[in-house]
Amino acid sequence: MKRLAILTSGGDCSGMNAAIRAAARTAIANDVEMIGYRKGYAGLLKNDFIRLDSLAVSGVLQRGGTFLQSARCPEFRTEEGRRKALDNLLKEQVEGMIVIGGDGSLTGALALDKLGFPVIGIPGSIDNDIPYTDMSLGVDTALNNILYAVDCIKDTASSHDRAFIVEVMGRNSGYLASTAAIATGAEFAIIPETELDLTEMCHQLRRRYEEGRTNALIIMAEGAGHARDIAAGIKDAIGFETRVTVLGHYQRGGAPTVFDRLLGSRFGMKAVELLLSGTKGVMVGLAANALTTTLLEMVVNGGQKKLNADLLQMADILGI
Ligand SMILES: Nc1ncnc2c1ncn2[C@@H]1O[C@H](COP(=O)(O)OP(=O)(O)OP(=O)(O)O)[C@@H](O)[C@H]1O
Ligand SMILES: O=P(O)(O)OC[C@H]1O[C@](O)(CO)[C@@H](O)[C@@H]1O
Ligand SMILES: [Mg+2]
Repeated sequence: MKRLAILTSGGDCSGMNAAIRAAARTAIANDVEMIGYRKGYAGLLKNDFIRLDSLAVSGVLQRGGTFLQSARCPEFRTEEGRRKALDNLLKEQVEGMIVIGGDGSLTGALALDKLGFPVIGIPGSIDNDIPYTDMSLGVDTALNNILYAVDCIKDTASSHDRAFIVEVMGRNSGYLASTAAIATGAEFAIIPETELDLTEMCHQLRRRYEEGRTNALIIMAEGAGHARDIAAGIKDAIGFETRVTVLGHYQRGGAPTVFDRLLGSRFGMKAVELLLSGTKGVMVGLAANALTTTLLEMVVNGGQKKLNADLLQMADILGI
């Protein structure tokens, strides 16, 4: 192989730069040129790319987001759009492509694979909703962001005898909310995977209030509804004065943690090694700290990633 390409697609996340850098440098070490398409599939459709020599990827490891930029590209969802993408790849004599992104981006990668073009997927999404990998890029950094914010909020909660409902991202997944609840010592996690018994939650919070506890924390996944609606529903029942904080896009950015730098570097290197060895149509993943490969077909059609039942039980027990 002489020329490979890489792009980042969907919501940006920390660790994408580490993966691009590792992929570029692994290619260079094998005398292969790497190009990077700007703004995901949108750049591929416009043939907008840069050459990723060693200098082009220096100084990016410690930066959040993606220096290649990212986008959501409706045109790539069409057959015509994907044909155009394939034409551009062939015209530029690209022989293999690495797609870093979430479940949607990997669905796009599978569609490209089905057109006969060699593709490797790298899971990158703070939502951690991609099956066949314990962790996706950006999850660990996002969790650390959430922890910092919630620890700050806890100070105000305890200074003012308040309950706080903190809404976190995750789309349809409660991973960020349930994991952050354990790590911040929150009383409750409200997640889409489990039905909320509002009366029971209010009862328990009231009991805490009457026992003399001075504050309470509830972490709520965006996929489970709106924190403001829950706050309105509990305000007269629990005793505590209640406030809402929606963390929003603050969660997605920032310097990647050690975990995300390492994971991005491992994923990026492995993706190039796979392409050079003739493997295609797979996603790299992490299981029990070892790198894995899974057919994109299985990833895309694998259904919703399940939350670890032990973690959910732990969140329940420790929150009492
Ligand atoms: N079914 C599909 N077929 C082809 N391309 C798709 C498909 N679904 C998504 N894509 C492409 O992937 C892009 C990103 O998808 P999406 O917006 O779902 O984000 P994602 O990759 O899941 O990342 P995140 O959820 O972390 O933001 C879409 O804008 C589109 O270009
Ligand atoms: O950045 P946008 O397009 O507003 O998308 C926000 C969504 O993207 C994510 O940050 C990543 O999928 C979700 O958690 C969130 O719902
Ligand atoms: Mg997604």
